[in-house]
Amino acid sequence: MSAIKPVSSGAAPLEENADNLKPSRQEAMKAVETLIRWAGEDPSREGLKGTPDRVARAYEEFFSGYDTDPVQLLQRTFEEIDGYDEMVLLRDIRFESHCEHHLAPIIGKAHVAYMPDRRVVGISKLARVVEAYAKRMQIQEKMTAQIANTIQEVLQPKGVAVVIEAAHQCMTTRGVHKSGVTMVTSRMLGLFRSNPSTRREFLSLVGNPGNSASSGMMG
Ligand SMILES: Nc1nc2c(ncn2[C@@H]2O[C@H](COP(=O)(O)OP(=O)(O)OP(=O)(O)O)[C@@H](O)[C@H]2O)c(=O)[nH]1
Ligand SMILES: [Zn+2]
Repeated sequence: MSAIKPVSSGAAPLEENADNLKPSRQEAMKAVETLIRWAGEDPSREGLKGTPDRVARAYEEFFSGYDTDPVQLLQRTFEEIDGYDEMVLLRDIRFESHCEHHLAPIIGKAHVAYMPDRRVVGISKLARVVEAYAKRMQIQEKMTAQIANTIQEVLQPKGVAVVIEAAHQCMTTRGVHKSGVTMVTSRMLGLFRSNPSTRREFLSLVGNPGNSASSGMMG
């Protein structure tokens, strides 16, 4: 095991930002009540009485990633790997996120790979890093870059590759109303960027990104 120098994890939790003080739960519930009235409903009727509280709890879950520091997740590594120096790939990490423009769900899969440099990280931690960034208000490009950059900076492997394929409900349930559309993004660093055969090997192991309509992504 080895300790690693911490690096910045991107967005700071709201509570740490004095200019952007977090509203109380009560204020959040009041805002939901306002939206209910604005939609033309009566927030005091039986079925809606508990809704502001439920929505506040749902938001705590949807956006719990702000309470997690992805850098901390990657601190513990293992060096007894008997010279293992091939790719490590975690494929099909399902995630649920929300787009920062409409707060509509983004549902998809992430594929995360790295080329170790004398040490590896517990494999669940890669999925936890995906989760920490997914449970925030996102755009897919930013989330893809954040995952790859954090792994590269903290673990300092020989390379990192991240591919994300996802359906954006802001495109299906509203707006342009196009269902079955998948957005595919990728970020390749180190050997995955400079070495075409490493990149090819990764892409062939991942399969055919974007061809996921039949694999459970709900647009
Ligand atoms: N690049 C990118 N765009 C996204 C993502 N999620 C949502 N969007 C887009 O963000 C854009 C916001 O565009 P605006 O014109 O400001 O918003 P809008 O009027 O609601 O746009 P429409 O969705 O076209 O109705 C839309 O085109 C969305 O499809 C994402 O992860 N990445
Ligand atoms: Zn959107």
